[in-house]
Amino acid sequence: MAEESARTSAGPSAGAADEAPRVPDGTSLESPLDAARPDGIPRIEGPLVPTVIVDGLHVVYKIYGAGTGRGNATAALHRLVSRKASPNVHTVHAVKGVTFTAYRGQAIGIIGSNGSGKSTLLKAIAGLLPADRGRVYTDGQPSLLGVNAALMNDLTGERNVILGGLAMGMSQEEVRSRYQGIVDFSGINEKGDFISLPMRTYSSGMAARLRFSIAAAKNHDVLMIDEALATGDRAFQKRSEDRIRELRKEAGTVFLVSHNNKSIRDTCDRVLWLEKGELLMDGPTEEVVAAYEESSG
Ligand SMILES: Nc1ncnc2c1ncn2[C@@H]1O[C@H](COP(=O)(O)OP(=O)(O)OP(=O)(O)O)[C@@H](O)[C@H]1O
Repeated sequence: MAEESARTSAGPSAGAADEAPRVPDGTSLESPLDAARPDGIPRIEGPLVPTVIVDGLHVVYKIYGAGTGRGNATAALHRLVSRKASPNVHTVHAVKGVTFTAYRGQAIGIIGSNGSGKSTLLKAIAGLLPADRGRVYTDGQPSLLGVNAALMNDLTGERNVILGGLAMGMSQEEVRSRYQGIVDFSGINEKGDFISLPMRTYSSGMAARLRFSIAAAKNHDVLMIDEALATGDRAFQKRSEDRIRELRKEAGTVFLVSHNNKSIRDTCDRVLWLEKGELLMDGPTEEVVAAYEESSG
């Protein structure tokens, strides 16, 4: 049974900074900006404004029907009535007691080997997965850009740009005025009129580029990108990295999950290193990436 499960969205008027002088990782929000940060995280211009606070977060997946037992409807009904757990439930403890605070203006890379919990952590911050224990506080609604961006495969790229823009809260007018910019940014039409074809005819790289372009057209308080940069070609990667830098300047917080250490080095000023669901290291990019590279040989 979960001891505590909560995800709180603190609106701008209910900023955590007003209520709590310290965030869970121990950083004082009242500390002078030129004081050395205890965790060595680079200083940000202006006051420290927390955008995401993750406090002792645990995420556990439950996989039903695992194992060899086949079960049947009568047995399932019996378990439901007698409130007994299915013998075939398997659990995966994907995130284990992760605590950190992200601040406005930071671009934070999340690294770690396959299956270390990076995507799970992002999904929990976005509110797509419940916390088994611990809490996530966010200032506004974080936008997760990744595999699950809600685009429709049977619709053309053009319809998806419009749909995606509206889904992100743009007005029809805004979508119309930004449409060409989004298509140009994606580079989808560089080799022909692909934007008028259904998304199912796109390669996975093209689809990922379009998703990134739609999401990046809007300024987000908290933008989370899962591997988007790894799929594009070099020119697209460069455009994306420039856009991430711009988004940071516009005072948002960007999270980037990537296996591409160069992208992480080029865009992030802080890195979280996860291993087996635990936060192994949190600090300036070069320090953490170098330690990660050394450990992975
Ligand atoms: N939907 C799911 N149901 C059950 N277990 C899952 C699910 N998604 C992920 N897991 C498990 O949770 C753990 C963490 O997975 P996650 O995808 O978060 O890792 P990751 O660090 O993003 O991996 P990668 O670098 O390979 O993308 C893994 O053991 C994985 O098998």
